[in-house]
Amino acid sequence: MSEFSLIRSLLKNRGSAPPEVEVDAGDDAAVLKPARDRSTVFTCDTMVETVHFRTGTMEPDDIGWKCMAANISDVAAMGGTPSCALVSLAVPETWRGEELKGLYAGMREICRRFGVRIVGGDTVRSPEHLVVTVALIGEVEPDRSLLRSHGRPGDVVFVTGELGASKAGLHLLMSDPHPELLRRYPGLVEAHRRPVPGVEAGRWLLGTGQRIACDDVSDGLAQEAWEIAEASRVRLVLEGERIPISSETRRYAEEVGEDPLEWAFSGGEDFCLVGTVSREHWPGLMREAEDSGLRLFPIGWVEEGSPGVDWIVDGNRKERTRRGYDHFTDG
Ligand SMILES: Nc1ncnc2c1ncn2[C@@H]1O[C@H](COP(=O)(O)OP(=O)(O)OP(=O)(O)O)[C@@H](O)[C@H]1O
Ligand SMILES: Cc1ncc(C[n+]2csc(CCOP(=O)(O)O)c2C)c(N)n1
Ligand SMILES: [Mg+2]
Ligand SMILES: [Mg+2]
Ligand SMILES: [Mg+2]
Repeated sequence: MSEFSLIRSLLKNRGSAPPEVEVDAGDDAAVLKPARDRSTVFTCDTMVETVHFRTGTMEPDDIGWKCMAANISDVAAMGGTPSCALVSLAVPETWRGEELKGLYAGMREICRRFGVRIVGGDTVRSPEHLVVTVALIGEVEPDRSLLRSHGRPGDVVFVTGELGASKAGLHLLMSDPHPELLRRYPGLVEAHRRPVPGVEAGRWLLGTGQRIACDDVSDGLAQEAWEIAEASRVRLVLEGERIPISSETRRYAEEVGEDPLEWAFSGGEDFCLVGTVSREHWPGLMREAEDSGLRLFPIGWVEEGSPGVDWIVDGNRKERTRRGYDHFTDG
């Protein structure tokens, strides 16, 4: 298939463009009409074969879903709503035709779910591995984004979902698993392949009008907590026993002799949100969240002190290293 027929086939089935798209894919660049009274959120993230996925860990449609999900998650962490995306593909000879259509099917699926329109991209040859980059635009109420720098001493630290399942799923998928094992842990495989970004949670948090610090968990809870600590110039104290970990993650970790808490702290790719909010507003916030069908788990508090993260495990408080996923020291 030629480059141009490939692009045409990838751009099919997107439905009609929403009104903010003045010029859609097909010209030299897309042209967007910004909504009145909205600021633009703008982000990009890349996934690279062998670094973010292998043939054994992800199907083509999962790769499309997850690369878009990682971007939507960053918009969610700002409290925004995603709108339009550009998709860049660097394609090796081993990845043509049907597989790329599969990748786009996964992208279309998550785009439909979150109201995202693909308005263009780029397609080039890659010497060896598949590289997928998404650039995503979203919108947010001006001056109301949920910033990493919003943490203050006395705040409660919370997360919006369970942690460690994606890492458990990766561990399972990398072990050349028997199909029976895969059937016993469907939630772990799903968490790794099809993470659901917390747009609803981010929008809800912004809508409370409170001062809320926020980050999404891509590199692991410890790393993201460090990001908030440094941006806010505070110390975060996290309580190991309060970190929400699913029973499936715990069961699998026990079966393979690993520590689920370590997965929760440093595994990454959970794509839920971690945030802080004042202790005074916490009880009301948690109650209202529950009424809205959103789960907020308190996992610690914020103190004055040198920027960093402590964790309490088995009653002992220690400094927690960043040890999340680092592209230049992991792998
Ligand atoms: N090559 C780069 N050039 C310019 N800015 C960058 C570059 N890489 C990262 N940044 C910026 O640095 C900040 C932190 O980036 P980082 O990618 O760590 O955050 P993230 O996207 O939330 O995390 P992750 O990529 O692990 O999902 C962001 O504001 C990002 O835009
Ligand atoms: C085959 C394979 N090996 C390792 C991993 C784990 N992994 C890769 S990148 C990353 C952090 C988030 O990426 P980024 O910082 O680029 O957003 C993590 C946890 C994986 N998913 N697949
Ligand atoms: Mg990034
Ligand atoms: Mg982020
Ligand atoms: Mg990262």
